[in-house]
Amino acid sequence: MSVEVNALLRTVPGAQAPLLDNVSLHVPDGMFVALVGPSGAGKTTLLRAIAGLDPYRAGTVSLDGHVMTGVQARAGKIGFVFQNYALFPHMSVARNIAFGLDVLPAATRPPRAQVAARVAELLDLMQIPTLGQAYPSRLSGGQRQRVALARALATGPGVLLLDEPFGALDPIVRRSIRTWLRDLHDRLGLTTILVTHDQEEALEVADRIVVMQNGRIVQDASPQELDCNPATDFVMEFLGEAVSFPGHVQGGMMYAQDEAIQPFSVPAHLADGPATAMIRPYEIGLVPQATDSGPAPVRAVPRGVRGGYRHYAVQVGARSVPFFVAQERDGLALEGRALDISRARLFRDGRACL
Ligand SMILES: Nc1ncnc2c1ncn2[C@@H]1O[C@H](COP(=O)(O)OP(=O)(O)OP(=O)(O)O)[C@@H](O)[C@H]1O
Repeated sequence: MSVEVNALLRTVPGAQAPLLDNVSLHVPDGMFVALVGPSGAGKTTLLRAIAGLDPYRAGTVSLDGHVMTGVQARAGKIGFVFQNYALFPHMSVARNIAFGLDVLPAATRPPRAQVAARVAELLDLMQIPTLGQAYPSRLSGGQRQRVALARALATGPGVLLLDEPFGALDPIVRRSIRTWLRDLHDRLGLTTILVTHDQEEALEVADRIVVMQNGRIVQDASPQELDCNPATDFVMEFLGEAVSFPGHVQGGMMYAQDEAIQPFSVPAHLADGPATAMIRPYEIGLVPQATDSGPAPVRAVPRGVRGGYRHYAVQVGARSVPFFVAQERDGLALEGRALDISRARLFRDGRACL
């Protein structure tokens, strides 16, 4: 089921700026989208608007091309899992899952046997087949999350909206449950929108990442495109550790302010003027030591090993620049004439120089 958000505007009395400011988003059928952005960017507000839980002043939300008018119109089509997934503590897992079906109007409610069969099917799908009679207090965080998902899926929705559903889980469970979720999404042919604070999670599970800031969408792109071509310096920094080098472009070359940075060529059409080069620590290199005398050599000081990378720090002027090298690239020279930052992205007034 496709989701189309068109020019959504949500305002609340007393707020200086709209909570959603002309937000448009198209999620084709079967796509997995991650919604990311700093706290207060409007991610939950957007998700709730799509679900029809909050009013909006202007704009539309359509499912499969049909404009949705209220929460009733969306009933059964959208499954929603909130951050603080509250299972009903006095109900068994099976009854929690059946809840979405039990509350349907009598005319559309399936017969009891059919509900029981659906619950058994969902328990299997969630890989918790024996937990139907258990009570929520007995379950681990990961198991509770699966029950919450099963409950959201009970009516067979085409769209799944997930608001930070793994927030409370420890990192190992979180990692395994997100791969499982992606698999579930594919198998059920769902259209999923996931709000997450974990950039790594977003990059790993989503087909597309939507970055929000101040109630607006600042970039909507594939993980690869976002990584290669962040639209703004904010997106670059938001998606992972980045180091900035202010400087200027002149005659198709970028010159950083610091002389320990090797000047590098930029697309010829880039106009001369100030610019900032931003680069990830694992993209920084060292220019081999030349025999002639030049600026004092730079030296990488080891800072340990993390996540398959050897971490170093290089003193550049008054600051220490982080510098990572993949562990398999052992034997790398740790002293050089300058830092090679030619893989940096360039920004001018905060926007990418294309
Ligand atoms: N009903 C409301 N009335 C007034 N302000 C609201 C209301 N709901 C949300 N806000 C404000 O709107 C902004 C966006 O909130 P929202 O919860 O959507 O952000 P978010 O991106 O999901 O943040 P987080 O990552 O912290 O969950 C915040 O500044 C919040 O305080």
